[in-house]
Amino acid sequence: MVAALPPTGVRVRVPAKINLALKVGPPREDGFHPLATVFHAVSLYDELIAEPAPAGEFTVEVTGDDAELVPTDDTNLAVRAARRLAEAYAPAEGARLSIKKTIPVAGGLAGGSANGAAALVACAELWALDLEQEELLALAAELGSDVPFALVGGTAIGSGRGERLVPALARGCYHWVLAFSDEGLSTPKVYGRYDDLGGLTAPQPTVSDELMNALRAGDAAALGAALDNDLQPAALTLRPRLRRVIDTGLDLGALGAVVSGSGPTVAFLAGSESAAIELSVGLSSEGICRTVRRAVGPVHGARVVT
Ligand SMILES: C[C@@](CO)(OP(=O)(O)O)[C@H](O)COP(=O)(O)OP(=O)(O)OC[C@H]1O[C@@H](n2ccc(N)nc2=O)[C@H](O)[C@@H]1O
Ligand SMILES: Nc1ncnc2c1ncn2[C@@H]1O[C@H](COP(=O)(O)OP(=O)(O)O)[C@@H](O)[C@H]1O
Repeated sequence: MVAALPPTGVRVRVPAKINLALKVGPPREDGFHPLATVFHAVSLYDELIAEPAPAGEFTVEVTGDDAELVPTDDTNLAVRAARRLAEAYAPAEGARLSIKKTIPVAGGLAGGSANGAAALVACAELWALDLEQEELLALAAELGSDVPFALVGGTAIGSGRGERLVPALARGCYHWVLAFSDEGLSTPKVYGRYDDLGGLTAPQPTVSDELMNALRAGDAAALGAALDNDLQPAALTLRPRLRRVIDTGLDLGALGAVVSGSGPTVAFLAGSESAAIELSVGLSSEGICRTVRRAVGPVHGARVVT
């Protein structure tokens, strides 16, 4: 059941992302890695409510899955986002934020970035700021590489450090099964392991034609075969038991499997809703992951809900 919205509050729903492809170049001078990635928003949502507070006051309360792992001080990405928005456009405002987590923390699903994007959208509405999407996107990019995508959603190609987006030509609705792990993985640690493994692709990474053609055609079988993540070997060396999760899902008939982003969530593509149900039941009964969830994609980015 959805909790009643406070009369003065704004509620925003924001999706998790998976990376259908993640091609990583050698680190730049600022330490970030140049990327060519295909982001895909899936129907696994966090919810954020913003309520008015006195000027300069920003607080956050977090409930739901993994809530105890989320900081509630000024390092919370939603607080940082609200503060930054106020600094830029609404210095006389503050906000009381509440987040209900469903996206696992440090799961490679960009839950923190999603909360940052949700705070931008919620506070812009709460403070009646009439901003262009471009203005929100610029603030989002300052907050983190994955935050702009959480604003737009859908399926999009990311470049730069992931913050530069163009919509992908994509057709169809895809059925995903997501296998969550007991414990998250740190994004900087996985990039660090990637560097240590020395598996650098070309300085200008690119997404394969196979994957882009599969999306254009809406061909799930071809997409399953083309899923591709350069960070996957690094995530697997840090968390070797993910190998068994991947192999089990493929044995159970998934069209493809990929570690999402820096992991440890594994995304399996199924050919239909019934195949996804069968796959999720099979994976759950193996008892090798914390939770198994079904989701569809693409879905839209952070939106106010009434
Ligand atoms: C790996 C990806 C793939 O989408 O997602 P997650 O697995 O975190 O969800 C992203 O690149 C994560 O983006 P995000 O989590 O927003 O990263 P940021 O806050 O900008 O950066 C956190 C740290 O990750 C590393 N980093 C991030 C992005 C990038 N292109 N190169 C990097 O090397 C840097 O060490 C940086 O200090
Ligand atoms: N609102 C937030 N929700 C989740 N994590 C947050 C939030 N704000 C800051 N963090 C921090 O960001 C880290 C990365 O979390 P998350 O974005 O869920 O994972 P990932 O980068 O793997 O996609 C967490 O370990 C947590 O300390």
